[in-house]
Amino acid sequence: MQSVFKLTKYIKPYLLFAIIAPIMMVIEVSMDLIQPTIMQHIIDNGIADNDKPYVIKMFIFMVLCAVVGLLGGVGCGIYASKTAINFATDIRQDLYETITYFSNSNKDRFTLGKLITNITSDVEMLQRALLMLLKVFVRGPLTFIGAIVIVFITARELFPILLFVVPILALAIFFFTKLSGKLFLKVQEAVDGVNTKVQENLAGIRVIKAYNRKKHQIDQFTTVNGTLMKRNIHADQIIGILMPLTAFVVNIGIILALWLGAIKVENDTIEVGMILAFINYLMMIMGGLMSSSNVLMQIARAIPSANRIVEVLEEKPEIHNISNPIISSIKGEVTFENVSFAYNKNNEPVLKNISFRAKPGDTIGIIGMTGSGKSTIVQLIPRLFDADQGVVRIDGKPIAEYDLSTLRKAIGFAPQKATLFSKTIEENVKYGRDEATLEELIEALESSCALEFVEKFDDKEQHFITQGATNLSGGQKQRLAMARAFIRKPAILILDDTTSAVDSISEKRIQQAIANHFKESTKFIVSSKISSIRHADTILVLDDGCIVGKGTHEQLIATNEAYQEIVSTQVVRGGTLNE
Ligand SMILES: Nc1ncnc2c1ncn2[C@@H]1O[C@H](COP(=O)(O)OP(=O)(O)OP(=O)(O)O)[C@@H](O)[C@H]1O
Repeated sequence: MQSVFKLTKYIKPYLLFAIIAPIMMVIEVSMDLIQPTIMQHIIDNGIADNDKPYVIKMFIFMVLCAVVGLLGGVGCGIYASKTAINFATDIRQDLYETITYFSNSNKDRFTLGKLITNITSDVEMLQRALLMLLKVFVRGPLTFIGAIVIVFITARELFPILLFVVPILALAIFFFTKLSGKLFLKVQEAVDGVNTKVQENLAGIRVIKAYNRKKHQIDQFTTVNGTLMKRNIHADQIIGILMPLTAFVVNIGIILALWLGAIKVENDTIEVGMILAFINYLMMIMGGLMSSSNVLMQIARAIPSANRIVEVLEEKPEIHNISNPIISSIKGEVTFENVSFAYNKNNEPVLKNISFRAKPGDTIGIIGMTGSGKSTIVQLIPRLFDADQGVVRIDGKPIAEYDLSTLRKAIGFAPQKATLFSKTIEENVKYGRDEATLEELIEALESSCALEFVEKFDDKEQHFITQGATNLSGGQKQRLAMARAFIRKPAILILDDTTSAVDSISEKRIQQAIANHFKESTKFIVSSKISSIRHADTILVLDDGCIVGKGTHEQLIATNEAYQEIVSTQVVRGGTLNE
């Protein structure tokens, strides 16, 4: 429930709408409540006394009340929708922004499916709850209390029936409302499961096809979908008992009213119109309670959603700015001093005591076996993760002292997995620097050897990249990802295994372009191929998170066993040193 209160701040900007809506509803309900009493007067005074002018007068009054009620209802609907839709839109926006600022470790705590459910159906659930709250919540209790009060004033002879009916109805509604919160939390968790499966299957569609695992994936989806179905049916069936149960109790109330009413009419204690009005008010009481319970149930369903939303909104990005961070420009000297790092703090570190220094303009090659920690080293430079021990310095200052956006602006990072967006080639490359000119775009494409294939498209750099860049080859994706890093003209350029799918001739041309255009940048080239790093000023040889060799190609080939082994395996396997 605390989460719900935390989210009320999103209503504040629309508070006026949120106040007008229930006021309009009060008008509608008041008009509804008057109707049975007018009817009672028409029957008992007008029709019984054959007083036609009185009947017509009361009839006009009844129509007027209905029109005013209608206006109130329409107005309430308009303002309630405005409040609920704006409220939900703002929460959705904040969720998206929060997730965008998540550090990698924050992301690891939530599944993608859960985050998608959060932004879509959890927010939708809150929107519906608020809409119902504003539209119906005032109506429910007001109708309920109003009808009881009017019965007490105008039909006191039949009032004892309410003492029997109302507590049973209230108890049933309380019980079912409580239960529905628990049931719908389970439903929402099952929705997470479905979203996660869909997202995973769509992202891995090619692997699924290549391994002929379509049936396996469909079976897995059937399982999560089945769980969702079962939980939905279970929740709906249980909640579905409430309506017939209340109708049953009300029907008993009506029978009692007719029985007691008949005795009292016979005794001349009451008139027939009072019985009809009482039955009407009894229906209103049931309607009021039912609509209150619907709102309460919607709120009960929304509470788990609110908890899940607040959990994401309150997740603090683990990597953030210190107060008064450094915003001065970066030259590009990078120093690692005894850096150790573990993804899982309970496990052995994946980087152990790493130390090296790169001067501005240097090229640092990082080579080693799969899983030796190469990508992890370079990910510490833009602070995708923070070191657990030791310090990473840039221009002599600890990296954590830099303003994050100043730091990241100085870095051109092409990650191992070339991620492109469903936009044009131009938009994807300029993602590196929005204000880049067409000449700079062409230059970046040329340096990464992407221009040659881009020019073959009819629409050249306006060619649209599909979601997941499925309309490009692996090498083409890598070249565009490099172009995106190049266009930044960064002080620090990081290429994490970005030429693994690039042919050796193109790779040589890319190396040449980097040497020509990025003389002043500090360059980090991660690769498992000797050919990619052999011209580096310093090569770091990594083994199981430790630096086991440091030097130029010539120094290492002469003295370092691990490096010699890598070289020999690449030559023996038919690899090339690409002189
Ligand atoms: N996000 C992560 N969470 C947990 N462990 C991780 C994560 N990323 C990498 N690791 C682990 O850290 C170790 C080093 O991984 P890293 O990606 O740095 O190796 P690498 O040398 O770049 O490997 P490759 O040549 O295959 O790209 C591996 O054991 C890997 O399983």
